[in-house]
Amino acid sequence: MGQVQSRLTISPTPTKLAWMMHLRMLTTMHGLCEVRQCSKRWKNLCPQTKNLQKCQMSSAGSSEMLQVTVDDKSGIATMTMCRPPVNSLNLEFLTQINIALEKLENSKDCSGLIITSKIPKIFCAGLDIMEMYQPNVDRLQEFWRTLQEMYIRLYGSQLITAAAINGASPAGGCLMAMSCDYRVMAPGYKIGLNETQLGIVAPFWFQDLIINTMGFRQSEMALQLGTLFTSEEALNLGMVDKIVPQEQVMETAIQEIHKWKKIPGFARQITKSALRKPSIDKLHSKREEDIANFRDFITKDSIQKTLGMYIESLKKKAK
Ligand SMILES: CCCCCCCCCC/C=C/CC(=O)SCCNC(=O)CCNC(=O)[C@H](O)C(C)(C)COP(=O)(O)OP(=O)(O)OC[C@H]1O[C@@H](n2cnc3c(N)ncnc32)[C@H](O)[C@@H]1OP(=O)(O)O
Repeated sequence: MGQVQSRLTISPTPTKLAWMMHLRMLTTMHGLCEVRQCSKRWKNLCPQTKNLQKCQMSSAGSSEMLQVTVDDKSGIATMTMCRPPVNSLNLEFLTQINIALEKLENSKDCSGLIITSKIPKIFCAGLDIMEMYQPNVDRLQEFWRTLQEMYIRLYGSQLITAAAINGASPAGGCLMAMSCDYRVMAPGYKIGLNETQLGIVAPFWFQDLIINTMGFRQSEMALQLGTLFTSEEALNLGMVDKIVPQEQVMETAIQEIHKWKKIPGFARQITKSALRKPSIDKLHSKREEDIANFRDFITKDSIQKTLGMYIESLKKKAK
């Protein structure tokens, strides 16, 4: 009973076909041939290993941005982000995450997923701001589509998902964490949707996600003020579920997934899907409109100016 009995697999629907075509286009556009090779290698490797299955997916020129391991005994996968300096999400990194999510979702050996970071003190700095500054418009649109895809896959996953938040988690990092079923965080870090502080706007699906997580009133304040909460504040608001010392974050996430695994998988999955489907369907139905809104907003002169100033402030701070 502890095992997941059934899992929705990705069938060869038009959506899947579109996704495959999208991946193919990306590999051509951005020289991601290694991603494809590695995803093949992943398929070949996993059945051959005995206990700990290890997969390393890398894109051209940057090795081990994403490490995925699946513990054979427990069926718990760990996805470890390692894109220095701050795990910011660019197009290639998001593509790798999506490929890994698809593989894990389709793997009968995997029932749970933990997302964490290898970079000290950083979980994920959110979107790579350089993707939005002086962008190539085609790439900008692909970037946003790929982020939408990540949210749809992670929030809609049939797996038991946990974020082991072992560092700062602003904006897109917070989106990623909130898309999981459970969040355990180390003390002393910041998390939240701080978009307004950068002069940008969290789109409707970011807003829906935070509202679903911690309720309307607290979300409307948090979103307008762009508040980054301390771990302790986030716990009080329900944005995260537990705080434990840094060195216990992973173990706590594993224990929590074991707890969830005791619930009959089919019942849990149907319940999760019923709760999350309306938000996911909403994005599906407005996907192209959302991409166009994002493109038009980001390419405004005033927004470009604001982003430029923000990048400068980050660089000055880093010196
Ligand atoms: C109707 C209208 C509808 C409109 C719809 C429009 C929708 C638009 C929405 C767009 C949504 C965006 C969501 C996002 O995720 S935006 C990104 C937000 N992220 C942040 O603000 C985080 C910024 N970073 C930090 O706060 C800190 O870096 C940190 C993560 C807390 C880490 O601090 P630390 O002191 O350790 O590190 P440094 O600050 O010194 O940074 C080290 C280097 O990393 C670079 N850096 C940092 N963050 C990013 C990033 N997000 N992208 C790219 N690069 C980043 C930083 O510049 C340093 O680089 P350097 O060493 O080269 O100077």
